[in-house]
Amino acid sequence: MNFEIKDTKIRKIFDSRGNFSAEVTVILENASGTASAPAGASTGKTEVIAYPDNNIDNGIDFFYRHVKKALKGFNSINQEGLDRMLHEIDGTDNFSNLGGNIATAISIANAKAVSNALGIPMYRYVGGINYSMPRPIGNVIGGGKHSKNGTTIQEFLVSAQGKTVLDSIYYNILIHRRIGEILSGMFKNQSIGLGDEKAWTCDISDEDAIEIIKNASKDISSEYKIKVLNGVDFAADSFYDGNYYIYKNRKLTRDQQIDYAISISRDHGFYYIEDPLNDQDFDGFSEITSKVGDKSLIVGDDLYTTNPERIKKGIEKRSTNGVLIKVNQIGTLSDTARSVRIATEHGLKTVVSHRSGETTDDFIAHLAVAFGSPLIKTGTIGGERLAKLNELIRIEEELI
Ligand SMILES: C=C(OP(=O)(O)O)C(=O)O
Ligand SMILES: [Mg+2]
Repeated sequence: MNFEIKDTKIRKIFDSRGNFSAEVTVILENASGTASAPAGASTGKTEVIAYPDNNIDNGIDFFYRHVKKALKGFNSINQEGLDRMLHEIDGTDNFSNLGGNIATAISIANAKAVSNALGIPMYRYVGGINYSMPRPIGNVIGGGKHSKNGTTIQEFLVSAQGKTVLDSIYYNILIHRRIGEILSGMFKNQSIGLGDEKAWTCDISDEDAIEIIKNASKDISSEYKIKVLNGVDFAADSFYDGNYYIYKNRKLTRDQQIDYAISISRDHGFYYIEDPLNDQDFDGFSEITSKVGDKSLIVGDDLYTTNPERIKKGIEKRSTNGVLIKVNQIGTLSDTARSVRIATEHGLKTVVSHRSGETTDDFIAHLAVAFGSPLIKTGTIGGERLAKLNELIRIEEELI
């Protein structure tokens, strides 16, 4: 079988916010792979650059001038070599010439092309024999940078622990629906909206949201006799002004914010707590993890930006017991796999995640299975979210 790259194509498509996204097709002799990159809104400061000067055309221009020719004839089986070459051609440490989103699309399209050539699903090609089915965790009430006038905390999340992925997705959807009913009751004769990730968003406080999500989860949990985990993604860096955490209705000092995160676990029983502090406060994260890490998953997203060096620092400091994984924060599949390996070897749980701006590409479903992540964070409804969730259902069918 010939695994030489014959040609590559790049095009602009649109993401769920109607913004341009880069899509790449890698063509081999008998197969091809196509992938596109998502886009964040509450991006971490240490992520790679999505597009040079924030302009997708500049990245595409760089691709035509420097990358396309180098990829021709490259052995696509050598994923690490290909990803290394992308770094070398880009020549910066944050993909600011090519753009991390274009690097992501090339890297994933290549892995898909090889999987297709081998006739195996991508999760098997990437994960070998160590794959497992994650449970979905989805945003049901949102705010922060994903909507206007929503909660200060960016995401209120649920993860129904059904027997199957299909059941779990369905119960998450039912909780989303139940919350819609509760909010409609609160805002009579007014429309309530959906944020970027299709979570409900309206003018309520974070405390209201906590009560609503607890009640809706309890309703579905007792009706269907299933366990439901609750969670939050504070995305705290996005409302930290350098001294205080600025909420809609109050401002908290660092110590108060730490106590608040702890109380979300202890008093409200939330299992999942992402980015409770700003992205420099590794020690503050450690304090939270040491107090409630035995019963809650404390996850670093903006803290780590899927960066192996930052994850190593978090491991040394015992900052978290979980790591969010987003390929376009670091720019290639190999770098992402390295982060997952480091985290997993040190007992940290990985959570593969969508971005707030998504395409209908479903590759994160395959990665969550390949990496053995216990959770995949990819919303509850909305076509671009369901693209991943529905792919998980198909994968589950193969694995049963
Ligand atoms: C998905 C998230 O948001 P964004 O894609 O905007 O970074 C997140 O913060 O976890
Ligand atoms: Mg986050």
